[in-house]
Amino acid sequence: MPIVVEQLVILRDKLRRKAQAGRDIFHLEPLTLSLMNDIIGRVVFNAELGNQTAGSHPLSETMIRQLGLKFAINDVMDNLGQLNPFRKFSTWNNGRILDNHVRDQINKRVTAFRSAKVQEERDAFKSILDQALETYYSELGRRGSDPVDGNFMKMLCSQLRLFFFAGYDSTSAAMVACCYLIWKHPEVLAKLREEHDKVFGRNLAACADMIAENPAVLNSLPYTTAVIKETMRLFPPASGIRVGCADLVLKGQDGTEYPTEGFLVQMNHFSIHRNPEVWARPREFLPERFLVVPGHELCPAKGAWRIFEYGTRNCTGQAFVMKELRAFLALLAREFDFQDCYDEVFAGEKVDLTNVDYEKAYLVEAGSAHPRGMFPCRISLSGYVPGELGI
Ligand code: HEM
Repeated sequence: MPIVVEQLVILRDKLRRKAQAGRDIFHLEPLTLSLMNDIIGRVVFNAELGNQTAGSHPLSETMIRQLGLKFAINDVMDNLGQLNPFRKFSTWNNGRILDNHVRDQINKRVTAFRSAKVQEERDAFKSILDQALETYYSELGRRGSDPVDGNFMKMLCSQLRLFFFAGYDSTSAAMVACCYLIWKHPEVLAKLREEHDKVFGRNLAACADMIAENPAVLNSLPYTTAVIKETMRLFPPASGIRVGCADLVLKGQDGTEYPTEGFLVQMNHFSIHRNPEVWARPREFLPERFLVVPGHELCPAKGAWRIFEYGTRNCTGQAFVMKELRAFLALLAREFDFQDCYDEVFAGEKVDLTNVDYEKAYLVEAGSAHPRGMFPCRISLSGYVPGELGI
């Protein structure tokens, strides 16, 4: 968590400068993407990518470009584009460049792993890559001076690519959705701030250190957790998919059987999370539904909230994500006010919103599902704690 807090403080300071500078519209999403790239760069590679401070890192840039290319090439609305050999080549070529960046990171950590200096680092913090190397080099008969085997390198490279992508994009989308929904619901914002006062005290400046020194404090935020869950219920950044097979026959509530052999089965979180058969008042933003006791009309049906999916392939990062999002809200919710500017930015736009529950920040596919338009907004200092932070 200290790494997360360190990066969140950089974001908070940037937002503070924006809030103090005036009321210009800006897009929040590029800032949360940079934040999450920097956090996940440390968590996955133990690398300081510096997107927030020094500008876009080539690894982050190539990853983001790869997502764009992949989604363009898979765009079902663009059949002709899919036949374009140049696109296929660009995707392959960019994928190759991405692999090279990942390999560079691996090689750096292999070198560090072998040096005496890293022994101290190892005790302090182990990235996912560091742990993989430690396991690899601890295998019987392998010496620290051995080069990394080609097959292992290939496998490690693709696993780390997955971790890097999974670790930044969806969390960034969830952060943006939180800012959109919470500030649209003043009653929710008020309760959230009240909980933060209770847990962290009224000294905003102390909050970051409190979390970095004692991350367990984030477990004392039930209302904040409910707000995050409710946000992701309505704005799910991901979903799940499985290959069907002969012995997997799904059964509907009315008893109808659905064989899956020869099909891919998608757990579509957007539809499941808004299904009136399993959620009371499904279109309303009601964090309380995650706090009521079983039997209450708002209590979610078992298995209805599937944001990280269930079973052996569920999300590896879920506990981490929930901590990151709690820390994000704890650091920002009391200091700032966000105001979404969709109506100004998309003024005069003729779009049929009936298929997206009339939601102007509807989700679009861009790696994970993101609120559209990169969240155009204004920010101001809330003045919630008078006398704090020069307010
Ligand atoms: C809001 C943020 C996130 C959401 C909504 C999310 C959601 C999901 C979902 C739905 C899956 C598919 C699970 C399945 O098919 O059963 C998944 C898989 C995965 N997630 Fe996340 N995730 C998030 C953040 C993260 C983070 C931060 C990490 C890593 C640090 C991560 C690592 C992974 C990995 C490695 C898998 C593949 C697991 C496997 O195939 O065994 N995720 N995630």
